[in-house]
Amino acid sequence: MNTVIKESRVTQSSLMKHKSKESFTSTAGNLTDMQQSFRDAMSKLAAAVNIITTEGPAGRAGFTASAVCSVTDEPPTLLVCLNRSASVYKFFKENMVLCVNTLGLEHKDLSGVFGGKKALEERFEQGNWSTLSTGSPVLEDASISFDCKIKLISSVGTHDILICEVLDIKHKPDCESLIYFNRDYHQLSKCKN
Ligand SMILES: NC(=O)c1ccc[n+]([C@@H]2O[C@H](COP(=O)([O-])OP(=O)(O)OC[C@H]3O[C@@H](n4cnc5c(N)ncnc54)[C@H](O)[C@@H]3O)[C@@H](O)[C@H]2O)c1
Ligand SMILES: Cc1cc2c(cc1C)N(C[C@H](O)[C@H](O)[C@H](O)COP(=O)(O)O)c1[nH]c(=O)[nH]c(=O)c1N2
Repeated sequence: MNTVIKESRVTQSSLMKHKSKESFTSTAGNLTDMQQSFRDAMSKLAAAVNIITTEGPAGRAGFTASAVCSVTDEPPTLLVCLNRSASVYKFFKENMVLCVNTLGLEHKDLSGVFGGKKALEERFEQGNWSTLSTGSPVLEDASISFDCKIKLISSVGTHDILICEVLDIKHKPDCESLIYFNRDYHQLSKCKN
């Protein structure tokens, strides 16, 4: 099936139809009140923590993401939101494949490594990695790994929304998850000890 890439840019002007221009114009480097309020609110939206990886003509890269969710199961599709200013952006845009590695309790430090604490070229020195069908790095002991082809990219403000068809899935038979909530990591486990 041909890959359909439609770039749809939602510009600042269309975002501002409900608000005056000032509320979206950050002063040099500082957040507007609305942006800070948004971040404070979003910090209370608990989310799974994932390491998103890619490998291909542009090379190998990976970053930590919590803005990941299911879209549809016809066909199985998920989305990842990626800040275009991230050093990893060009790798995903060129490779057009990725793997979503959902982290378990033991991956808190790895999340920091891929969250920017380590330079791009040092990140894969930690963790054990394999591949499924796209060649994107699969974290061996991840709770779940979704191997995907990026089918559509939509740009909104500072981020691109990567709409990804899931081609392969690897499950780890456990029941624990690393959660990011209130600007910190938490553990979720329903395993009976
Ligand atoms: N979607 C994202 O891009 C995203 C999500 C989570 C964390 N982060 C990054 O991790 C850093 C630490 O986050 P934190 O939760 O400890 O505190 P924070 O106050 O920087 O962010 C609080 C929450 O706001 C949202 N957020 C923050 N920056 C964003 C952005 N540029 N675009 C969209 N949503 C954003 C996220 O949901 C985040 O959890 C953030 O500064 C950001 O760089 C980015
Ligand atoms: C818990 C958590 C959650 C997220 C992030 C961080 C952390 C710690 N980061 C930020 C992202 O991982 C980081 O900015 C990238 O690694 C880019 O940094 P470099 O530009 O490569 O240094 C992030 N970035 C992004 O574009 N989308 C996202 O959903 C998230 N989510």
